[in-house]
Amino acid sequence: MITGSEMAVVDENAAAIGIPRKQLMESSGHAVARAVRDVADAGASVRVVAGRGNNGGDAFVAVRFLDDFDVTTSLLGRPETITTDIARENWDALAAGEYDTETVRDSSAFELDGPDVVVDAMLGTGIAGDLREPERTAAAAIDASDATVVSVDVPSGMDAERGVLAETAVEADRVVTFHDTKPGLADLDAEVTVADIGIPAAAERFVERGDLMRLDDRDPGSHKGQNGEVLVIGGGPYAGAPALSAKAALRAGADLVRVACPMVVGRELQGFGEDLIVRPYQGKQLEPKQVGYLLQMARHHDTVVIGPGLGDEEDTLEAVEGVLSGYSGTAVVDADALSRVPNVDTEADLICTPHQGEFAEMGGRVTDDWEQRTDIVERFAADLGQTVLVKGEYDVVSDGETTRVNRTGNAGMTVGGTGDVLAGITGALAATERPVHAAAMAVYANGKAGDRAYERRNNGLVATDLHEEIPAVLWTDRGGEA
Ligand SMILES: NC(=O)C1=CN([C@@H]2O[C@H](COP(=O)(O)OP(=O)(O)OC[C@H]3O[C@@H](n4cnc5c(N)ncnc54)[C@H](O)[C@@H]3O)[C@@H](O)[C@H]2O)[C@H](O)CC1
Ligand SMILES: [K+]
Repeated sequence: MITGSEMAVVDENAAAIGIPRKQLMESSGHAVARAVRDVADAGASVRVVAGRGNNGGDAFVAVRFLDDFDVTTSLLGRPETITTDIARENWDALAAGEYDTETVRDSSAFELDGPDVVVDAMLGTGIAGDLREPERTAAAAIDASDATVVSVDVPSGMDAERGVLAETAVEADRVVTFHDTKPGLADLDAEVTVADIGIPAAAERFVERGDLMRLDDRDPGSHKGQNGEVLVIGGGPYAGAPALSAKAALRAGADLVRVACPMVVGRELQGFGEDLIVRPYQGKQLEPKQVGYLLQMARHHDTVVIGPGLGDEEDTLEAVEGVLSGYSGTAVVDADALSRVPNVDTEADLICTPHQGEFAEMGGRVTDDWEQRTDIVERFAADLGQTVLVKGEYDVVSDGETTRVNRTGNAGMTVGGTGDVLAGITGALAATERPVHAAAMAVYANGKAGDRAYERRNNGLVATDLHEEIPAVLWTDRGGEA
């Protein structure tokens, strides 16, 4: 099963791989035509009732495969208001091809003159909530008729995120849904078929720009703190690493980032930037006596990033174990902190970000074959009950169920500090997204930022170069179709 918004991610990933949405629409339309043939014989009268989105576009395609039926196509709304180029192109093709079409300007003009079959293509995965006019009146007329109703993707009025059917929704006899079934379809009193529309498996396996579409829904009315507060627990023997993480979290959209670090590196850390909020504690390195203080602070943050620059002193690692076992939120665990993950008993959701060497120390098996690595990491994550991101030329992310592979990044990124940047991005994204999605988007964005930096700096790129590239990768310049 896949939700409407995750379907949009896969769709955009398919486009990134080279299968444009219009090509998928052609397959969808063909599948709809096959369903019509299943429920009626050639010559039967078919009324296509289409909305102005891509759901309607699928039906316009279907019409071209139904020449031996008596088909009339009704567009609800003016052709100029069709919302996508590809749906409009398919509408224009019907008009230019002398197919029987009409446009319905307002609901009072909608009439259904007893067709054998209705193709319900008003609304698909793009909507939620009760139907508005003229769709509402059209749905009532469809439900009142004796026609066999074939719904495209979902019955119009069904929310494909949560599977809730609006009261005004169309009652389908048959649903042709695309690629995978959607929430709520199993509960319908209708025959549901899933049509393969030729989406490559790679569109779900590999992280691509479509994955970043999950970031599109930030509430414009949100205030400071609502888009993530991240606590970085790091520093001691090193001061640069936690600063790299914290700045990356800010560039990845977190509202507030605090760094808890030993007093000895507090000033140095603050010197790295006025955007950082430094919370120093007594001492030269993290020790078990700080656990209570850190846990109290962690409770007021959405996520914790623990590990960067902490070092591997026995006392420090014991404190790491204390923090992880007392914490119940989401934590990104990186660097030396990773060594304690296999021992720890915790209620927290952990996102572990080892490179291959650290993965081996955690008990994972290392291989150069990325396909083998996906199986290994998936099993390891399932056994651990946590999300694991193993870095490499092909990065592998898994929570034991969903397993993704990332191909961005380059050899220039073997320079120190790029892993700290990744941990920071992951912490920021995990404040609002599911762990496996946050890790997948973060590793894609980190690699993409590295690719952009590489264009300018070649093998001379350094980790701080990535910071300034992150916003463009995540929001402004990610490419793709409108
Ligand atoms: N990979 C795939 O699964 C493919 C699916 N395709 C089809 O595309 C639709 C989704 O299309 P989209 O353009 O995103 O949205 P819709 O057509 O569902 O509707 C958008 C349309 O509806 C208006 N609207 C929003 N809310 C309401 C409301 N409550 N009442 C009335 N109207 C509403 C909104 O303004 C828009 O105009 C998917 O289901 C598949 O059928 C593609 O073929 C590509 C492959
Ligand atoms: K529909």
